[in-house]
Amino acid sequence: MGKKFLIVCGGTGGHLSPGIAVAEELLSRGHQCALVISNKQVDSRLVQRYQHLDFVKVPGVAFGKSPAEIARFFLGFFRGLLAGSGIIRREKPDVVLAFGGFLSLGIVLFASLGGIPIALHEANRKAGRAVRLLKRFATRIYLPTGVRLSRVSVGTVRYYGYPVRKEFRRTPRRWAREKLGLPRDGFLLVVFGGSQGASALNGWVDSHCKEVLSEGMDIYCVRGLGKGAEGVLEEIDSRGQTRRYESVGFCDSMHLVLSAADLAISRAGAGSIAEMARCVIPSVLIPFPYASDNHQMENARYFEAQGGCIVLDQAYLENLFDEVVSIYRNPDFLDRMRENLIMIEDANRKEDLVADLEQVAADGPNQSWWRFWQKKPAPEGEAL
Ligand SMILES: CC(=O)N[C@H]1[C@@H](OP(=O)(O)OP(=O)(O)OC[C@H]2O[C@@H](n3ccc(=O)[nH]c3=O)[C@H](O)[C@@H]2O)O[C@H](CO)[C@@H](O)[C@@H]1O
Repeated sequence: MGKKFLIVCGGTGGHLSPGIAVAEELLSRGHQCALVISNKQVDSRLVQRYQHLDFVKVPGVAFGKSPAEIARFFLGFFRGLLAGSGIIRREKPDVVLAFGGFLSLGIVLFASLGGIPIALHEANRKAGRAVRLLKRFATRIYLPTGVRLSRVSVGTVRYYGYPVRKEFRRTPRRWAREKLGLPRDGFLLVVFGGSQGASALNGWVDSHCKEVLSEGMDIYCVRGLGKGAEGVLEEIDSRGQTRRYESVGFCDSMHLVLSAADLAISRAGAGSIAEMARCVIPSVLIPFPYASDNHQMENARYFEAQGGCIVLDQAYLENLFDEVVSIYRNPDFLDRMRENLIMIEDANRKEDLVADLEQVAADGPNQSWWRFWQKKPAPEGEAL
């Protein structure tokens, strides 16, 4: 019989995308899902493509350091707790799966009080605040390969990687380019900065696009919502060929953009990394230097050690052009990176994660909490 899953995945594309990936897989296996997202513009924009899924918006504010931010966070937390209690009562899920972030806190606390099994997913190679806080309530914790979390029993942890949405797959480059209206031939450099865009990368493209075009590469840049002008620029390269630079805001078809690319320049969000591995796209990663606990640098260094990318610290952005040109001129190096990416991709096993979630649902409520919540006495000889 189908089960009901509540997936808490809003706040950023890096949480929402794997939530959508898991929801679609669960639906295809006959289960029901509701996805909790935030009021942020990026959430509303990303879900437009997935009207067949059931999204529920709840308020919430990310944690900050200034007194005003902390006050706003707690206000948002209590509003989120209230909204979360309503959602849990209405949806009556068999399992809550949370992808971390500020939205998870209230809902997970409330659900675990009701004995509902909790599964947490951490995408990054340094666990975020929400997962560290909530780990003690979890029946299951999904971590990236080799990442450890202190004071968590080994039996709770599974390593299934990052669930990638089903439209991301190895697609013929020319087909993807045709769909995007891009030239079918030639070397395409794709630049993007995760779900919110990256001003530093946009700035680099703005100041270097003519040099890159002149080298013989085309450019496709996904700037992020409200992060600069969209449009097309054409230039003649050093061999007399027309080269094209296209710039867009938010993109609903990142699977096509990645499939169309020869090389990507990106931040080091866990989702972007998993999607580049799935589409077999070599990259130069410039980790966001202010990410909490510098987790993007950890993500990027691990990926680089596996041979999937080159890492460049943002402090050395002036070297990026030379780096890109030297990769462009070295097709053997690109081929080696592609071979590595095919092997790396094996770590992302969405189907195994979903099968495990089904098991968590089949095991039923957390007995001690459940009885406590329902005020039922424990069977004789069993302490609560
Ligand atoms: C600044 C910051 O802290 N960012 C974090 C955030 O990243 P962020 O939200 O940027 O997430 P990722 O890079 O992990 O993934 C971005 C997701 O948004 C999608 N997308 C992006 C742009 C676009 O125009 N259209 C679109 O659909 C991508 O296909 C991808 O699925 O969550 C990730 C997962 O916890 C973390 O690893 C990142 O460090």
